Amino acid sequence: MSKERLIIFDTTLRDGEQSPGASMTQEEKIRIALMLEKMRVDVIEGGFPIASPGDFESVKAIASIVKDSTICGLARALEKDIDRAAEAIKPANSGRIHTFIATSPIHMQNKLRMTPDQVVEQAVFAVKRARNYTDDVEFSCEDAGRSEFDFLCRVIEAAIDAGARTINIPDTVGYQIPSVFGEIVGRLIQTIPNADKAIFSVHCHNDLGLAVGNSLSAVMNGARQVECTINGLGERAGNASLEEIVMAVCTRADVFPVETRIDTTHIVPTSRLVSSVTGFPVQPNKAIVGANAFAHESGIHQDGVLKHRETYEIMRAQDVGWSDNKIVLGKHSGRNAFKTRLQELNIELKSEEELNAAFSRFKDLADRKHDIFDEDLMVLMMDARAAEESAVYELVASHVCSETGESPNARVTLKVEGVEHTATAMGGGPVDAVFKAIEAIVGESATLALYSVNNITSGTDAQGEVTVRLEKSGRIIHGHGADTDIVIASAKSYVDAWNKLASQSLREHPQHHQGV
Ligand SMILES: CC(=O)SCCNC(=O)CCNC(=O)[C@H](O)C(C)(C)COP(=O)(O)OP(=O)(O)OC[C@H]1O[C@@H](n2cnc3c(N)ncnc32)[C@H](O)[C@@H]1OP(=O)(O)O
Ligand SMILES: CC(C)C(=O)C(=O)O
Ligand SMILES: [Mg+2]
Repeated sequence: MSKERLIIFDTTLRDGEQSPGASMTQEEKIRIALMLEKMRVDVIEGGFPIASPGDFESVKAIASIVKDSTICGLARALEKDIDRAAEAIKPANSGRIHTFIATSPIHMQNKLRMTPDQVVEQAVFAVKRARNYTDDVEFSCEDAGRSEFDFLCRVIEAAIDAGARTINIPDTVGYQIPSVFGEIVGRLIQTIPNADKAIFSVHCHNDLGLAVGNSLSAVMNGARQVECTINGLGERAGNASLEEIVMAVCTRADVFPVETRIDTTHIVPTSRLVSSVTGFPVQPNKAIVGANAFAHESGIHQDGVLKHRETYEIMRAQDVGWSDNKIVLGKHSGRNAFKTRLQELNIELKSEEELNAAFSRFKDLADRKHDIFDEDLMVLMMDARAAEESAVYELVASHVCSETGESPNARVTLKVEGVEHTATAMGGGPVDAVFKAIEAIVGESATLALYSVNNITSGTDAQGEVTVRLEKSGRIIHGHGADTDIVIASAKSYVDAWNKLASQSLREHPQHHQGV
């Protein structure tokens, strides 16, 4: 059975732009409008042409360039606003004038300072004026969410008689709750005698976080247009978010009697564009477009997703424009995710014991570092294998005291062939002091030909990777160590280098090797 169409009316460029700090230039509005067109949005509200010459020019430019979507301009119920909006949308293939007036007692009395009769008269005048320019006229009862039901019926019936083909019921201040709002919209459609001559639309704000819920409840009760914005941008707490409405209708096709014509694969790129143009970051846990919307860090979820994606995902990341879902390694991750990532990095684990040992080192690192990147894993595995191959010396503890005006003092404990040895030393810097303490335990020194530190990933909690080059008796060896503390990374690299020297000399002169 074919479904009715739900018209997606995007107002990112009008209500979204009303968000403090979200003003856009004409060029930016055009870029966003082109993305919305590509996404197959039905109606793009490009701006409020009377607001400024810039907004007028933006709507006009969008109307000239965008051909597949209807271009709409907003206008108060005033002649000058409507004439200006008509002028701006003139170049459009399909143009709409959206005129509005408030219908709630609080707005009529305190803001408009008009009687209900005057409001009805003004609404009728505005719709008729707009109809002189286009057949596609939308009328909104601003603050319908707090308007009296009987008065709404009266003004809407009059607006439809005057020629409005879309009737919008805005919950301007986000006051409504889904069950009540849906019931109001349904009852308006049932009660108003000429309701069948117009498409009913909703425009919900998010002051109580209910904009999407209210919109969807209205759809279940007969609304066939939803006004929404990318990333939920808009006045105060924003508008209903386009991506959430569209994906709810699409994902729960078993529940909603409607379908949209949106190409959902453009959702994430459009969200990114709006975020970069406005400078409003998208919160990581935002549905559909947040960085974590398709990311899994917990072991149990990762295990489930790796076995069967749908255990923890109700949509496919690719269907909304992500390249894929993400398995993020962190302190909540489990063995399955860890092992899978190592396999993807072509790091083979020889045994279950090796997996367990590597996993426990990974957990230690994850306790100290939020995000574990592939580079972290590679160094972790390299370090572990190098240590396994040639572990004469094992770093047990390193303590450095570094005070302004004082020479740094280090105390290092190494396990040498199973026995712990501790030494202290002063140095020119904390790393120098640690190296001297290690040499005191090893009982030898070597020429330090190179010392370099690189951060493996970015951020102040990144791991530092230290490489040292030691020259001793004509031999050159390198040691590596990584840690979130670079003094400890240095100690590890120095111990690694001494382990390599020890294993070389053991291979060359087994008879001379006497430990420490
Ligand atoms: C719920 C919404 O999102 S509504 C859209 C809100 N968006 C904006 O306001 C952004 C663009 N706005 C603007 O640039 C300016 O407010 C303008 C150009 C529209 C008007 O500017 P000004 O003429 O300086 O008026 P100002 O903004 O101070 O006050 C609004 C006037 O419009 C009247 N008004 C408000 N809504 C309507 C309406 N729908 N129909 C007719 N008059 C209205 C107010 O009663 C007030 O009239 P008054 O000056 O006679 O008291
Ligand atoms: C202009 C109208 C539709 C509006 O933005 C609102 O009421 O929130
Ligand atoms: Mg609004």
